[in-house]
Amino acid sequence: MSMEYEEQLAGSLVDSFPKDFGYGVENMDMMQENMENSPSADNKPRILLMGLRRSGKSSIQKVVFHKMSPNETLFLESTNKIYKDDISGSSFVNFHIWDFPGQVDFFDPTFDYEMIFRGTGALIFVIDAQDDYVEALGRLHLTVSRAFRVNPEINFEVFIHKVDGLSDDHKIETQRDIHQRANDDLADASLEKLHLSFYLTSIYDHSIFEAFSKVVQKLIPQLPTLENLLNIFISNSGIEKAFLFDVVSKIYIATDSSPVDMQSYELCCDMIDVVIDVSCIYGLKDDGNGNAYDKESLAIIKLNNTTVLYLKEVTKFLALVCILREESFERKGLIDYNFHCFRKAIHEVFEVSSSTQRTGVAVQSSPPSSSGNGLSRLKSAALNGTPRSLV
Ligand SMILES: Nc1nc2c(ncn2[C@@H]2O[C@H](COP(=O)(O)OP(=O)(O)OP(=O)(O)O)[C@@H](O)[C@H]2O)c(=O)[nH]1
Repeated sequence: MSMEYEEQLAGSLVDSFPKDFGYGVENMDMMQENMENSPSADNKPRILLMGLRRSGKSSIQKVVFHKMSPNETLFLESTNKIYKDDISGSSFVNFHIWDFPGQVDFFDPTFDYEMIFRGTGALIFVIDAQDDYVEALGRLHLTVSRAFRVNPEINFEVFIHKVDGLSDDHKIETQRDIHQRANDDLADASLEKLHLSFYLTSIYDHSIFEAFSKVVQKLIPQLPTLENLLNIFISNSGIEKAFLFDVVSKIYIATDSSPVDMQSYELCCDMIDVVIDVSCIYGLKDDGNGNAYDKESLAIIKLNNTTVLYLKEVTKFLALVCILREESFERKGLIDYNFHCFRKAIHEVFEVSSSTQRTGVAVQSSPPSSSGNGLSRLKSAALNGTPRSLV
């Protein structure tokens, strides 16, 4: 990864990060005041990263959203403040991500946790799978049960983290054990309605990006519409798999409804890295101005197994990455025409969202029509798309 790319992509992040505020018993009033007056008091949902000390929360945030290499996280200092990370300036993922310090007594009576949970979309609880996790499970139960009582709409996500150190058998066994114990604790507290989702994650491979993708997708109201658009697009273009990527984070916002295999996802992530790196080295102006990713961004990579990877810009933050066979790529004209319709439809979906948000009109969503040619079907999908605000 070139330095230019990191600067380019991280430029606007750096300006907004860290918008942290002190935390600790002496800082609580100041923190609450900051939270109420801060932009997070707007409608953007929060994703909270919680868990015991050294479980890997800051590393996850830095690797996924700040392009930090996994090895560099070894030198991260323990977090002793809440880091509120607003990544919306440079990413489609328009959320605030709050990284909580592991050691704080979150349930200190002077601390208004209700206010925090009320505006929360997802709570990610990180458990270090290489450590004894009994204490973490107790903390998980306490955290999710309190949060659920305040806001039952929160998505509760458990990252069984650092699994790179475990054998495959050990991974499965750890996941089964944590799943069982966490749900037993909930059943004992009559909280069966509280649903926990579990993911095996590590910052040393793509599992953390894949898990974060799933967390973020649950918070995107337009997801069914995006999936429909992708299904129609690939079935009319002879494409095997398509991902709609947030370029900065490499989180996939949506994919068609065929199953995702990790290798395809990794291949597409690697393609994004290659494209942006090459673009930074050879695509910027002599004075270093310009963008590594813009309207012109497009790449075709032919692999030696008759597979073609095809990347095209969709919006300022999104790229479509497709996997297809060489013989299907012979009909590139058709693919490009369908892509043009797809792109237009995506823009319309989000235009409807933002105008709906401005006027406050609530429009019922409906699934796209299944008849008609590619263009009209895509258009109808877009116009019928879930016109709610993205975030
Ligand atoms: N093996 C392995 N180590 C990891 C992984 N993720 C994080 N770590 C390491 O775990 C240690 C702690 O990571 P942090 O991100 O600082 O943990 P934290 O939860 O933010 O800790 P506090 O700030 O004290 O709450 C660091 O040395 C990381 O390099 C992972 O996926 N695998």
